[in-house]
Amino acid sequence: MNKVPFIKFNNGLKCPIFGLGTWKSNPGEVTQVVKDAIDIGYRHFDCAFIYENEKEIGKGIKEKLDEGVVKREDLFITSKLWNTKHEKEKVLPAIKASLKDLGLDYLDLYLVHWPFAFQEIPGNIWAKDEKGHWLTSDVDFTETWKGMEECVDNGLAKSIGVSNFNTKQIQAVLDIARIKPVNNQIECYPYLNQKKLIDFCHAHDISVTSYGPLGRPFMDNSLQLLDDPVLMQISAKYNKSPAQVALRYQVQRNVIVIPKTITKSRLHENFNIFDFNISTEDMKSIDELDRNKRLVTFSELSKHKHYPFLED
Ligand SMILES: NC(=O)C1=CN([C@@H]2O[C@H](COP(=O)(O)OP(=O)(O)OC[C@H]3O[C@@H](n4cnc5c(N)ncnc54)[C@H](OP(=O)(O)O)[C@@H]3O)[C@@H](O)[C@H]2O)C=CC1
Ligand SMILES: O=C1CO[C@H](CO)[C@@H](O)[C@@H]1O
Repeated sequence: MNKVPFIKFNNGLKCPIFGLGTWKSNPGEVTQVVKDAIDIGYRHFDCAFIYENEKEIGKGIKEKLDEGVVKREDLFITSKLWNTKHEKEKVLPAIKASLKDLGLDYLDLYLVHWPFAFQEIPGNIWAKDEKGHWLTSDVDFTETWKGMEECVDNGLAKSIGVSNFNTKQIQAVLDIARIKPVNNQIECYPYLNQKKLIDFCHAHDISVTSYGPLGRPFMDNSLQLLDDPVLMQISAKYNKSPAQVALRYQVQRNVIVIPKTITKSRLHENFNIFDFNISTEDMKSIDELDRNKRLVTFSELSKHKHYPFLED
């Protein structure tokens, strides 16, 4: 079995550099996917309240724990605080709800999913009005961070971090933090390589996780990373697939990577990236594919005071 290296967080916790994404993993399929993934050697699972499948993921984890295939301490489980729960007093109940669904006593990592907040309306977790407009709120993420720290104080999360935060927003958290964020999870793939933001995070001892590392091929988009001629040429050279090269690229930049798949052959394919090295020259060619092509934009929120994507 391939060995997945770890990234050491600023609090000493070790995080496998490779994990499984679960956004859009159908609740009816994801239990089996999680079990297959654990059998293959996956130990890191990226989850979120808003993915609406944490119960089914928890079921897969529980079956493998009960079978004795893995112990809880072998696993690294992330979840994320949804935007409707940014008020400080809502954070502990929110993590408890995710833990209950996942069937766990603690998370390894709990992230603030987005810097902007939504209004909490019962039965409307996506917080949209009847015209499809987001119902936003002005809660400041520094208030949210105080609630995140309580998750660590109470032993519910071993570490806490952020997601989709820009450099200024991370700095604002660092300025008030009693417990430093360990991680920023951001969209990152060769067409949006995020060099500046990654350099900033690494300089502050904050690890980075790449989401959408394959360029989200399910999105109807004219630029399909996995068909990129440069990536295809490089992958042929190493006898690997373009997906494997895109994933290996992140690992070699010390970026944690969490590709999503529900397809068993792809679970294997994506996992098999620890037996080759991309040369410095080829890493440079992949760097040069950058074209600032952001796929997750939330552009309707661009006027919100905490919208993160108007600067690095
Ligand atoms: N913090 C945040 O705001 C966000 C976090 N995330 C996290 O990051 C994870 C990964 O990002 P995601 O948006 O899912 O995008 P990815 O770039 O991981 O793409 C996933 C898609 O790629 C397909 N795929 C997987 N492996 C291969 C392969 N080897 N060859 C070809 N196609 C492949 C999957 O299909 P199939 O499943 O059918 O095999 C799926 O359609 C998410 O699942 C989620 O956990 C994602 C977005 C935002
Ligand atoms: O994690 C997520 C998955 O992707 C979605 C967008 O397509 C985001 O809303 C969300 O943050």
